Amino acid sequence: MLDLKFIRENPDLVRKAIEQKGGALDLDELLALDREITELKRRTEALQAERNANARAAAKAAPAERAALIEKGKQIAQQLAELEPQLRKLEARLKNLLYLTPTIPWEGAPVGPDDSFNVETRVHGKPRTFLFEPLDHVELINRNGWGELERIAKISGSRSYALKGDLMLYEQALLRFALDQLVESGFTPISVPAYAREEVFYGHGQFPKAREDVYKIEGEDMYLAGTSEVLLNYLHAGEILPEAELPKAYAGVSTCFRSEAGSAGKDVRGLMRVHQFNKVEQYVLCRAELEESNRWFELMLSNSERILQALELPYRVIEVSTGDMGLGKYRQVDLETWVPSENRYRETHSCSALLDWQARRASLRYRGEDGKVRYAYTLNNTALATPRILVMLLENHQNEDGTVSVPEALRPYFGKERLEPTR
Ligand SMILES: Nc1ncnc2c1ncn2[C@@H]1O[C@H](COS(=O)(=O)NC(=O)[C@@H](N)CO)[C@@H](O)[C@H]1O
Repeated sequence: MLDLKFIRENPDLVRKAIEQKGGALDLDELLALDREITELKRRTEALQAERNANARAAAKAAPAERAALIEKGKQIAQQLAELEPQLRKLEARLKNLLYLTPTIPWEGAPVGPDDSFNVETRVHGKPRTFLFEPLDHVELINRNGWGELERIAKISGSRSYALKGDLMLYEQALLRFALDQLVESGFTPISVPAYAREEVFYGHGQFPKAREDVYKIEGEDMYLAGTSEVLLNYLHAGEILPEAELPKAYAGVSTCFRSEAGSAGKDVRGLMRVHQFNKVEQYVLCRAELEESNRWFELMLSNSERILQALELPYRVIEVSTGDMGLGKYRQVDLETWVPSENRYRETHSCSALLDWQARRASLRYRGEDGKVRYAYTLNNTALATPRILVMLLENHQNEDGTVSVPEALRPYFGKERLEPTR
């Protein structure tokens, strides 16, 4: 959500951003509504001034004039009573339109309507050449008894899974490894619920546009979050933090739920795209300064690259286009990791800077050293999400005998050099 003053002073910048992000907002409607509200406020203030002056005059008036003045006061009060609800209705409409305003994307973002305009900026490592016919992750799981996919489908339906034996232990080791990486990087570990009230999703930006991605709890104002970012973004909602307490850097751990309503037919097999998954998340709330945001953006991205390098996985860095990054983003860089069975890279990490777009929605503010209260800036990035990363780990590190090697950095966490079949 953008600052109304900024929109008034930079309508062409905002119009261009709406276009580049494929937004649906009619900026002229928003500006017209804004002018109407300003006019209505002016009239209301004039009437209130008149009512006060009239009341003072009535108090001092001689009895003969008083009745007329009191009658006049009643008429003014009646006019005010009619204006107030009109003003509230217009302000509610304006707020809904403001929710749809886009953050101006950074000048380096590829301009285009969708992910086909995303740009590969760097590649790390190279896909392995197998000296034997490699198996895909589902075959590896089934051959080694590392999971229950069919049985769970009967219990929980499609896009569900159970991990078993060494693979289950490996997932836990990976999550702890990623968490430790963030704690070493100065992030505060925090585990958060997987559910939150509706206003929290508005504060994040998930609502109003993408409600279909979110599961709702029947009969309650409670929704399941697709990422701990939703809750972490609301942790300090409504507060005015002292600048000395910034930045807030959280390593969020949560179970994530997504309906994947828009993904019918995509990745229906195995662990790539499921309804419930685990994620270690980087979330930062910092001072409203671009170089501070850029610094955190680079740091969060390097945390994730370091994790992928420790996992000895080939990946590439993607600069996301204006049409693919979504309304609130100033900049988004994804990491895509190699999937041998698909012979292509697939997204495993998504790093975003949103300037004050989320802060305005969730009322995240701080008092600067200069005493001035400002909206903060927010950023987020994946540190590690399982089970998707298991697809890449199983397939890239598989051995001819069907076992899977554990990267050096994970051995202290997993306790063995390879995953073995469940007896
Ligand atoms: N349905 C899903 N199944 C499995 N993994 C998923 C699913 N949806 C997302 N992920 C994983 O979660 C990562 C982050 O998801 S994201 O929507 O791109 N971004 C966020 O959630 C941000 N909060 C940064 O983590 C993805 O890169 C992917 O690795």
